[in-house]
Amino acid sequence: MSNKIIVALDLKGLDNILRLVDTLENALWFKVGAVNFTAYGIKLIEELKKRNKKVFLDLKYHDIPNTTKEAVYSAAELGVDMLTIHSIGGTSMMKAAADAIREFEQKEGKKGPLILAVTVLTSIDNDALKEDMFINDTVENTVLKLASKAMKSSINGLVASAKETKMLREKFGNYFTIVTPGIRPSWSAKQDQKRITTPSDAIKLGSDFMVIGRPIYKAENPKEAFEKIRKETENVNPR
Ligand SMILES: O=c1ccn([C@@H]2O[C@H](COP(=O)(O)O)[C@@H](O)[C@H]2O)c(=O)[nH]1
Repeated sequence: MSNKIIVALDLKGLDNILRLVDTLENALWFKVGAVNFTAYGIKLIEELKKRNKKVFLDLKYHDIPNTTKEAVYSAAELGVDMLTIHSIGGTSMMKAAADAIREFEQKEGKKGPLILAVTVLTSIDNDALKEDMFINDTVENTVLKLASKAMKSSINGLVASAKETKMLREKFGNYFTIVTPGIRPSWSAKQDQKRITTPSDAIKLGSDFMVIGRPIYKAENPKEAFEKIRKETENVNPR
């Protein structure tokens, strides 16, 4: 069973998705996000939970604090294990998200999901940061600044590229659980991802979890692709 790989289920057809989940018997974590939640909603989460899988709900909430708080509370009620918000939504929004989990835990008497603050999307490089987001700074500095804001807002999870994990570990130690998409095994295509690393490098650099989608679900044999990554990374130790 792999505790480090989160398989992104960005494909169509509930039956197709569940067939993939059942094929990947050594996968524990699955990502439910905009593609499949919009189409199949709560039903997909229920099916994953029925199979004792861990659910990473990646809807990247980014709204006014009250709306974000209510959405995060509802996600906690669904029983997901981790969820995302956008750190660029600001400290009031992030604090409201953290409050939602605190209130959920007090009311329900059980642990709520871990909130991860998305820093800079892995499809963004320095040029796009400047041209499209009007941020006159490097991706690395922006990730660090957003991570500091997340920490000040009592958020203890981050989404970043594995290229930034070493720097994040140096600055914040093990305070954050760090989840890294933009993972590309040497045998797979880069596609729309800009800040990529191989699975082994991601672990060496300090990722707690890697999110991997197309290199697995678009592979001719997804089970073989998953197992190849799992075996490649199972004995890799962080530097
Ligand atoms: O910065 C981010 C945040 C989230 N993602 C999500 O991860 C997967 C990656 O899929 P691949 O097919 O392996 O590229 C996808 O669901 C994204 O929504 C990200 O890529 N970058």
